[in-house]
Amino acid sequence: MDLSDQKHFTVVDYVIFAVLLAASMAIGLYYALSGGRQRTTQEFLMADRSMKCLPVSLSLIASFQSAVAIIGVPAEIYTHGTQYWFIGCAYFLGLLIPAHVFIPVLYRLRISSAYQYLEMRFSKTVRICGTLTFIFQMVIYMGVCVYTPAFALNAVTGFELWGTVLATGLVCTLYTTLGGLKAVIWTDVFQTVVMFAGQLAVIVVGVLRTGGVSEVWRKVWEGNRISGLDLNPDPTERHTFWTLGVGGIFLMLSLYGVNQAQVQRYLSARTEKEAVRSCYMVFPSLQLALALSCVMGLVMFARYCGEDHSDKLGSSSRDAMVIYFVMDMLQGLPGLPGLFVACLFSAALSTISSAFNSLATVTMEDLIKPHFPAMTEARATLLSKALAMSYGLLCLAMAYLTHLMGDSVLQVALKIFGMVGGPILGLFCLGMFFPWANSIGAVAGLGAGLTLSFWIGVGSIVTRSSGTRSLPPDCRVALLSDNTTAAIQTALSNVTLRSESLRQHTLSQAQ
Ligand SMILES: CC(C)(CO)[C@@H](O)C(=O)NCCC(=O)O
Ligand code: NA
Repeated sequence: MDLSDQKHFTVVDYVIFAVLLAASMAIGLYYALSGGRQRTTQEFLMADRSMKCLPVSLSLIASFQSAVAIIGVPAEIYTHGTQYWFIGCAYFLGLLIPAHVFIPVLYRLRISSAYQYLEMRFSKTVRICGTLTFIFQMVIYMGVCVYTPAFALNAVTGFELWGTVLATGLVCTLYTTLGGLKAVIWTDVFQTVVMFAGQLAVIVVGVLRTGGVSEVWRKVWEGNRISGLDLNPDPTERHTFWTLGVGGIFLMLSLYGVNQAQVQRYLSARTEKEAVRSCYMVFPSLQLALALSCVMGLVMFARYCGEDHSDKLGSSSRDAMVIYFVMDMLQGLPGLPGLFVACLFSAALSTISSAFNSLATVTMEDLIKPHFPAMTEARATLLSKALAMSYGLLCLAMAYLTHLMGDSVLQVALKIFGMVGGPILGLFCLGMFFPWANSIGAVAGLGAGLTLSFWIGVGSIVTRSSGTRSLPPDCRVALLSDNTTAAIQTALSNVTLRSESLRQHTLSQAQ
């Protein structure tokens, strides 16, 4: 099997992908032309504070569930077993604490940006430091989010890389700029449904093609992929119950407690009760999202039994292998490959739209408005739209930067969350739980936190010591036809040819 046999899309697939983009655009247009027609910042940035809990909760999941999770989690499970699934334990406290600590504080202040809290509690300086840190975090993250699905698809199917990046970036910029937060939230709802549908399709077809549930179970069991509770207290150990179930709580708090993208959604709810309820409703959907991506990794394992060509190719190739698996499964079923592509891009669009809108909000509320108190509402709204659009265009530049890196996408995203989100969470906690803390202490703490986390994070990137030890599979060759192996090899060697950074990584590993 060579590249001429590579996975192709039928017309139906392209139509489904186009429908996703068109429907998202249509929702943007609808909210540009209905309601208050996006003439106030209250509507454009806060959705008139009129949202109900169901759309808010689906939108909350969508914000930080991107193609990174759709591709990265199965790749993680495939390579390292189900230990990562224990992060689901962190969802209990990771959502209860935001619902009963952070939401009440932030909602009752009637603010628009979470960083306004920091000025009320500490000072202007602390607020600006918080805002700038957030901008830094989201700008890097959105680059990863828009690049990931385009790269993985391109590697396996030859889907035009930069054309896809441009199309998603521009469509998202347009509907975000036109329809404001209402459009962002309602596209999130639609895109979350598409996301679940796509993952479910892969799993159902994958299980059927691999010989049924019991056969999948037998293979992952024999292949040593079901991980028990790992209680090793060593923090440098790759994924244990402590790092996932306990460390994950802090990850969840930084995302669901104090991240502006989420805080803005809580604030857009029409009552505090709806905001709390939406946070509760995130729990089952987030568990479902986690389960779907973990099961997908297991089905993939049952199919290929840990065949691992990525040692030669660098870690990202496992991400590409997930796409390869999906295309392998769904081939010959018209529309399903397209549904999965739509699933990937739904996940990406719903994340970058949240990023554009929240970045426009903090830039407007924290950096611009305080200096121009007399600015008219019309002007402020126009400026907010210009900001949303500018961040959309910046996202494309960041995608190019991501292109130059070469780590597993899940690790990159989690590192950004930890390195930048952690110190911001610390800042808010200092304000809320330590009444004697002052502004100087807050800035010093944020600075020290960022320095320490960058030392650790950048250090681990530079030395590449993120412990990429993979589990030895037991059922290696027996289940693979030579054809499949050859096809994977072709697909994966294709990946190296296309990616400069991967090739460099390969060289550095070989030395
Ligand atoms: C945010 C969590 C940890 C919640 O499970 C998960 O969705 C995740 O690992 N996301 C990775 C980042 C992303 O999907 O963009
Ligand atoms: Na998303």
